[in-house]
Amino acid sequence: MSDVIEPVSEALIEQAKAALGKRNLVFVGLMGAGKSAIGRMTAQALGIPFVDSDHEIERVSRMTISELFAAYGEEEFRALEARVIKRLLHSGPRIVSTGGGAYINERTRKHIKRHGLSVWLNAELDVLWERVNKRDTRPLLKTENPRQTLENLMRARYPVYAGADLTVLSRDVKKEVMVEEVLAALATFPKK
Ligand SMILES: Nc1ncnc2c1ncn2[C@@H]1O[C@H](COP(=O)(O)OP(=O)(O)O)[C@@H](O)[C@H]1O
Ligand SMILES: O=C(O)C1=C[C@@H](OP(=O)(O)O)[C@@H](O)[C@H](O)C1
Ligand SMILES: [Mg+2]
Repeated sequence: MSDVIEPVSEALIEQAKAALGKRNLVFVGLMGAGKSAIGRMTAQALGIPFVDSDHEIERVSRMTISELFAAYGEEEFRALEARVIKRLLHSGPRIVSTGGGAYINERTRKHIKRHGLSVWLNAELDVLWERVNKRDTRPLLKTENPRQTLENLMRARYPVYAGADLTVLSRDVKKEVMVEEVLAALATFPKK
């Protein structure tokens, strides 16, 4: 039995790059969907810059996401997130992984539409839960019943994420497989 992952073909990389053009590819979806991890690997495969909006927010504020929520609350965090993402989208092509709530903000969604292609990493609750319950870095899940909170967020947010340009099902397969599926979805998207 072989567990070797074939490298992504040059042809697929070139097709995906051509489809993206000067636009940004913006990863959206719920916590644990793999936006940060798959976004970074997709950028490596394409050889274009990567940025994670949460990481950038932490860099400019010199605070962690949890500290920001605790000190200023979610509303202030959203305002900062919207400003940071607007700036990040200004020079493409780039891969931008957003935090799960970013695409839900109408202004941010409009910026993403204008400057990029969005890809929703859609995932089932069990998949997300398995991944997020291992870490306590997500302030929205510091509730009495975090699994229920995640489910509530799914109900509220999935209809919005569904408006993304591309959708890829995030599941328990090797991350390289996810990257390949993202590139394949991108490659079929009409050029600008
Ligand atoms: N396809 C995958 N298979 C297994 N683990 C994954 C996969 N995609 C992401 N992960 C892991 O799940 C966790 C959450 O991923 P992350 O990229 O931080 O998600 P997000 O940024 O969407 O919240 C990380 O530990 C990551 O390595
Ligand atoms: O869903 C959300 O509202 C959030 C998701 C987090 O990012 P990830 O989706 O990368 O975990 C982070 O931005 C913050 O904790 C809020
Ligand atoms: Mg993330």
